Amino acid sequence: MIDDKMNDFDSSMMRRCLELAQKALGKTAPNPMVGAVVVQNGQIVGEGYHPGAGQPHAEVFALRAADHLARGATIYVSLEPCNHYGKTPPCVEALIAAGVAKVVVGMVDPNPQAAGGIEKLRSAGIEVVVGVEEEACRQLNEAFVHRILYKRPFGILKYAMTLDGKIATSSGHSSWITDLAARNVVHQLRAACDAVIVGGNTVRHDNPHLTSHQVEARNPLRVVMSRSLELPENAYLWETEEAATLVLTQVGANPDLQKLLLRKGVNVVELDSLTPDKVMSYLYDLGFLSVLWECGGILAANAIAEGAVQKIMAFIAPKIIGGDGAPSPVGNLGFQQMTEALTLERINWQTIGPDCLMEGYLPLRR
Ligand SMILES: Nc1c(N[C@@H]2O[C@H](COP(=O)(O)O)[C@@H](O)[C@H]2O)[nH]c(=O)[nH]c1=O
Ligand SMILES: [Zn+2]
Repeated sequence: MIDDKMNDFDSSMMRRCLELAQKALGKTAPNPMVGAVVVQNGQIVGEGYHPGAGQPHAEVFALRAADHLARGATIYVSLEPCNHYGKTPPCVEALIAAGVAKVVVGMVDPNPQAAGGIEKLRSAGIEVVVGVEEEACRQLNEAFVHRILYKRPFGILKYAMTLDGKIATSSGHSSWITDLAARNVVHQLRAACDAVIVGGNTVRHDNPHLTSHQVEARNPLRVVMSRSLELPENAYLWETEEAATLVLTQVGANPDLQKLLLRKGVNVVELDSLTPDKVMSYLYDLGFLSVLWECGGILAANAIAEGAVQKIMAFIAPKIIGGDGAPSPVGNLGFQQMTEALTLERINWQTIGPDCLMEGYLPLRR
């Protein structure tokens, strides 16, 4: 009974850490989102979260807020305290110096450079409990974990399709498939991601903004992949200033358009070969955690085939448009047999207004 109460209390404190961590949603790359809470005699006496790379870690803010009340206290932190000199000094040293009696950790840090904090704390005589609300902690930082393990940003493929599996009519008309509520969810998703990628076709046909459309919300970097650089001179992506745009192309493509884009403040980078994996590698080097693929079916199929997509978010509208030539969200994967189908794992369904959102993860393949 007492144990159950303690577990409930620990869980609720860790949930509070996750709530705090999320205040920096979309702002921490390449770092994780982390929250910390200092508890003395069952009362919260200090809270903190990590606001972004280069700034102090969550534990440091929580200790500062708790001040002298940190001595003998328990600190809850959603990620193992770091044990390294990175952009900031090791949190384990700050915890030891503050005299905390106990540290409750949500999940072990997958980053080998920062790991070892738990052992260091224990050898300093501090009690450490590991794994409270671990699943929720891992979920919040799924992109960070993926980045560390695979040296690539976490890829999300998002699309909106009709009930009969089309992303546009056969004449190419696609505004709007889903209702406003679902589109708002997409805008929030953009604010949480570091980059949004489309191909040249999407720019030519849809002329999208790819912003979060929210006052004060941050915007992802808008990335266009185009081999030919046969792109319109006046697309919204280069005529609107609320978000930066990066055009990735191949060596030597359309020098005139390159010059024009550069004049408009668009960054143009020529890669040796313009493939989804090369693009993800480039975005990894920029320090990105999560990348949203909002492209058409051909690029989506290539991105899936190259392992650049980990998670699918499919918005499904209760509409039927028919049309043999109407495009579908994923192009040719070369599969012939039903047994070859990629079957999503850990799926979740929810309704958003009249539409449905199905989320799930592609089976791990690398
Ligand atoms: N606790 C915690 C982190 N813990 C660890 O520190 C690493 C970044 O170190 P640094 O370069 O010094 O900021 C990060 O990759 C993660 O492994 N990081 C964070 O950004 N925030 C935090 O609250
Ligand atoms: Zn730290």
